Amino acid sequence: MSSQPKVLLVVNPISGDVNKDVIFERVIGKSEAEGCDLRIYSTTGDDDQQTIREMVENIRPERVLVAGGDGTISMVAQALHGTDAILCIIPAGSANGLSADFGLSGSIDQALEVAFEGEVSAIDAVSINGEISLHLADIGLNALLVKNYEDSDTRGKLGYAREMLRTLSEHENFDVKITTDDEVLETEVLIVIIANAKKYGTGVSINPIGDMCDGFFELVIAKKLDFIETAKILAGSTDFNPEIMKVISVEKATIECVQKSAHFQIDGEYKGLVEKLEAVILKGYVKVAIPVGLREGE
Ligand SMILES: Nc1ncnc2c1ncn2[C@@H]1O[C@H](COP(=O)(O)OP(=O)(O)OP(=O)(O)O)[C@@H](O)[C@H]1O
Repeated sequence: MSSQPKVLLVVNPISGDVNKDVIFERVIGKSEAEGCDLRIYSTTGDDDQQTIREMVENIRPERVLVAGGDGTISMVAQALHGTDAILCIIPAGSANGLSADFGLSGSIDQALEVAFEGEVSAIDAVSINGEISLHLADIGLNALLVKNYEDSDTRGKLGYAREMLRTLSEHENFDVKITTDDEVLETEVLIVIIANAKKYGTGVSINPIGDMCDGFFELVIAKKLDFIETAKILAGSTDFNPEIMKVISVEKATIECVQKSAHFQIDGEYKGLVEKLEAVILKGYVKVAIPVGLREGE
């Protein structure tokens, strides 16, 4: 039996606009240099989570490197939950919001250095109506943008800008009742974000106190903004103005849409209209490799 440390590389062949050949080459080279036994799985879009779970149980890799977007990273995190394998992110999606929150700039060199020499931290997840969010979920304006972008046939910055304008003209504020252990809040909102992390993939910091390892998530409750400010936020050119947003740190919360249902997205994936969300923190959900010193620097 080989005593070499085992590494599994999971690659999503269709994510982002990234040449996966370069990733294959670099990971194979690094694994050889580190004396690791490398296995590779290319996702198919069908039952990947189950297949990866079975591979992890059979192979027992120390590390699972994931080259894909947020959707792939989240899927692999769910496959690794409850195992000792360390999730190592190689940013290769179109938005890469999760990677940005882990201090990964997008270069393969940095991602591989973190994967093999980084610190290991157990990050929380948020269970929302039974689904897993590692990053940011929301109801309202941004979820409608995610829907419009998914429905549109264009991609890239131009397509995003077009869908942003459409979203701004379609969106209407809505009323919510938010219940936490400490308070009940009834208010009109533009958006309610359930934030395990700090930033959207555009780089907009919406949750400055967000820490994926602290055992809490934040509710970021934003009220009506004017058109220009909203456009700037959606375009990623400004952060939320603290005067018009409320941030609450909680372990669990219920959000009810009072008069009409609201659009809902988890980690960049549109989930449909919802009337009620039950969110609860799942502490230390999965082990992740992060840059040395990242958490101390927060
Ligand atoms: N071989 C494949 N063929 C078609 N779809 C696939 C394949 N492998 C995975 N998928 C699909 O890819 C989606 C996940 O993509 P992912 O989020 O990783 O990338 P992205 O959308 O380009 O990036 P980002 O989330 O950063 O915008 C899932 O819906 C999954 O079903």
